Amino acid sequence: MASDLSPAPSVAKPIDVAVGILVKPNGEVLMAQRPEGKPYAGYWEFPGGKVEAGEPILSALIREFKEEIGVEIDPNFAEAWCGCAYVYPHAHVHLHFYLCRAWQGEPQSLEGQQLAWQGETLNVQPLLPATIPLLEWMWQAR
Ligand SMILES: Nc1nc2c([nH]c(=O)n2[C@@H]2O[C@H](COP(=O)(O)OP(=O)(O)OP(=O)(O)O)[C@@H](O)[C@H]2O)c(=O)[nH]1
Ligand SMILES: [Mg+2]
Repeated sequence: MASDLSPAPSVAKPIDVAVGILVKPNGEVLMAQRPEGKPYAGYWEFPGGKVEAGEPILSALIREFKEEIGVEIDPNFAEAWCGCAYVYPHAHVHLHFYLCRAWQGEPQSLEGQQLAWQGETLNVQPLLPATIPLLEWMWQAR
């Protein structure tokens, strides 16, 4: 009998994700804890989410920041920084990271998630696995 060699759906179809790193003038960055009910609940990440079909990535970033933390990102101060791919059991993601140095509004927990401004010595754990390797470069780029 022939075996089925087709990849799992999560591997076959990568999902684009827009991720934003808010950087304060003192260099601290905003992290959020994934709320209950989402994959990897309790893990810390940078805010952001899935890009919708046909949606420009920067538009997705702006939309996700309004939805998740009530912050209006200024696109003129959002710098496309780096990208990476990661295969989770639940999804294959393409992460598009932006460094954001100007925004309007104070971050609010609109999804019941914990928020924390972090300096180079992080005091939040655990972090999403795909995000960990980028942190060292992020401290240099911020
Ligand atoms: N926001 C964000 N997502 C990340 C990071 N690192 C990382 O692997 N991801 C992955 O990218 C995907 C982001 O999806 P999400 O769950 O935030 O999507 P979303 O906000 O649109 O949520 P929803 O599906 O409930 O609408 C998840 O699979 C998550 O594990 C990160 O630093 N920030
Ligand atoms: Mg999200």
